[in-house]
Amino acid sequence: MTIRVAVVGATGKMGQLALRLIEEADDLEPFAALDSRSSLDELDGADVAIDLTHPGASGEIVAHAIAARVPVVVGTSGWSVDRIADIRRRHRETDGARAVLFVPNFSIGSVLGSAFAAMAAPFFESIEIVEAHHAGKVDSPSGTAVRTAELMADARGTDGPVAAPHADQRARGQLVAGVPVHSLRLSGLLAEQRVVLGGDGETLSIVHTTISPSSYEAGILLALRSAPGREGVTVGLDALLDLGLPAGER
Ligand SMILES: NC(=O)C1=CN([C@@H]2O[C@H](COP(=O)(O)OP(=O)(O)OC[C@H]3O[C@@H](n4cnc5c(N)ncnc54)[C@H](OP(=O)(O)O)[C@@H]3O)[C@@H](O)[C@H]2O)C=CC1
Ligand SMILES: O=C(O)C1=N[C@H](C(=O)O)C[C@H](O)C1
Repeated sequence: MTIRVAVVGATGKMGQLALRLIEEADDLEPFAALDSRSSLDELDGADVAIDLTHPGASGEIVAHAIAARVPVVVGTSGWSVDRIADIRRRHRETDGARAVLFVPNFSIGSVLGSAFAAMAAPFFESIEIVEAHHAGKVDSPSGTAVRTAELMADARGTDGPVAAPHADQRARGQLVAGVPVHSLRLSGLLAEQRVVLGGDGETLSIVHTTISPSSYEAGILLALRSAPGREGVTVGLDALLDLGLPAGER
């Protein structure tokens, strides 16, 4: 059976990528292509919608998809645990609501990098994240950094928060789940994340570099094919990859 996909943000870089993948896949077909001037009603009736827009628009799009009973993959960044908690509430309160799948990063390497960081987190007292993105990115810290910090804080459990000395000083970054996150916005690159863990006499760095948007392709296809058959609200592609992490419940 063909999955009919509504792409919200279809004129953007990620939206264009998603549309090309949908057109090339035998089991997917475009249902609607929305931009900032479109009515969200255009996504009603799709088998799945994918939101690739702007942090300021994403909330309304997800709320609309829940109300319209359309499963939605959310690739747009800027989602915090608190905002996702609001979506969980809305989802619970909507009879027949379909799946909401937040994907902070569609790249498999990035998902693995975050998983490795979570695995390492209980073994180090200091953890900081440095993320770098292209100069056009409007939100910071990146959704990937937020997700990584949250996974690491979860993984530490009773080990408690990491040491983050002088975190009140601006140059020490923004605390996310107790982890200082530093954001660089530079011409000349797409995305890179470095998680640095410090312990007794050693540091461990876990670095992921996005060299091309093609790194997002496998994850976009996996999310689009999975969302219609899922239930509830899920966070992270890791939940679809069976990595054995406490993912998907945030
Ligand atoms: N999860 C992941 O792996 C990745 C996520 N991202 C995230 O995806 C999002 C999109 O990135 P990118 O494609 O580079 O951005 P672009 O700026 O290239 O495209 C943005 C798209 O969103 C649309 N848009 C803007 N405002 C609204 C609105 N109010 N309502 C509906 N549509 C709107 C634009 O339409 P118009 O042309 O009419 O302005 C355009 O189609 C960002 O949040 C980015 O951080 C990016 C890469 C990977
Ligand atoms: O805006 C981007 O480009 C990206 N945004 C996502 C994020 O905020 O983590 C994913 C990826 O890093 C690219």
